[in-house]
Amino acid sequence: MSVLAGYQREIYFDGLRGVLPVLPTDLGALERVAAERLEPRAFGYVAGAAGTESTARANRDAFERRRIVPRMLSGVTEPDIAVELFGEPMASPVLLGPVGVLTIMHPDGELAVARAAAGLATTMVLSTASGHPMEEVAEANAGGRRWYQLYWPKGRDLAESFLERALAAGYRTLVVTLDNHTLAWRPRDLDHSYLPFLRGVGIANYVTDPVFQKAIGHPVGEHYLRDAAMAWAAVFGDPSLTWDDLPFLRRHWDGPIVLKGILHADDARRAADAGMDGVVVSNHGGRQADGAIAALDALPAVAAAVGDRLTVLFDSGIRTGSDVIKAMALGARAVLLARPYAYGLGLAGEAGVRHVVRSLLADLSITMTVCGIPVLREVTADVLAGS
Ligand SMILES: Cc1cc2nc3c(=O)[nH]c(=O)nc-3n(C[C@H](O)[C@H](O)[C@H](O)COP(=O)(O)O)c2cc1C
Ligand SMILES: O=C(O)C(=O)c1ccccc1
Repeated sequence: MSVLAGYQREIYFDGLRGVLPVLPTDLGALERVAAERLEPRAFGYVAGAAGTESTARANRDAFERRRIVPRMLSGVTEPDIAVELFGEPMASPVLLGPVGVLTIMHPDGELAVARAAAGLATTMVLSTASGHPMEEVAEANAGGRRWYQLYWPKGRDLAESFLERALAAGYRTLVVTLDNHTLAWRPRDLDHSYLPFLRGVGIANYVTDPVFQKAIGHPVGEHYLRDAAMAWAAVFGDPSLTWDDLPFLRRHWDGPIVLKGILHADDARRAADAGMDGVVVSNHGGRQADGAIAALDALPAVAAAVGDRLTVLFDSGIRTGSDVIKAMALGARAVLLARPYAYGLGLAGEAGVRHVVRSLLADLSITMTVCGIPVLREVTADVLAGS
């Protein structure tokens, strides 16, 4: 690695020609720009969290509290950020996590994210609540690697249909989100009376689904969007699900299964006992249980409990390269990014998503070099102060 690396070099050399980066390179600052430029209700939906937003703040605070201790004369010239997940080599440990209703950020929504992800060799996790049908997103992601996130609906036949369609469209790993069967108390959206799906946004996978269409008794054209949105609200989540329901997933998914929203070591053990392949330690970015533990604070106990049996992934608060290092040092094998790329999309479409991912990966590699960390997948808590 020379003094300047990759995207960093590109940005400085563009600057010599008077060309500045499309968006801020500090992904925390991106939120401030998004607040100024995006439609206020749509911005509020993405930025917001549950209740007093104390868990969202705790997520960031947990990163702030951990400190890396850089090591000198480590001779790191080419930091290695590659990982392997479920037997598949991945160029980096950063996945684009599931974010629903991305069309409130940009009309191309998930299609733009899919194109950006394919071009950058990063993996996208497509939400069930996408604004474009999963088959079209898969086409936009041709040549890329993609995972599918299930919001497990009421009605086994609809869940089965989603899983069948996702497999047919080439999604390989299933992420089942457990922490949002019921939308939380989110004051920003309540005060705006703004829920995109009730206006028919983010329900593309439902309205294109034969099982869903049959349930509402007719195909869904524009004219019927209101009916469809109400039908969506009736089937979206199923709070009655328990650990006993998990075998259904295995019967209908031919690939790795990851449970998202795990915060307790006992829940992680139950996931392993149920034959799952991984967990995402996550509190949904503080959007569900306000007052919940910071996701990073939950990570060490989960990793200690199941790190040898399951692939432990992490999200909720990743904004910088050192955040990725900290999460991996505490036991994550890879991380998911959410709000920053949604802002990138809202502010500059596909180019904005590319900018966000390239910035984070450049920051990660450079931070490894300046901290003397040669191989990210081998990092341990030893790199953190107090360990
Ligand atoms: C606008 C928005 C929509 C989201 N939609 C989904 C979703 O459809 N499925 C899901 O599992 N998680 C969803 N999440 C949660 C994210 O995947 C992630 O867990 C969370 O945002 C934490 O990451 P962050 O701090 O990088 O934003 C959503 C988050 C946001 C901000
Ligand atoms: O807003 C969210 O956090 C979320 O997960 C969601 C739920 C339903 C539809 C779209 C997004």
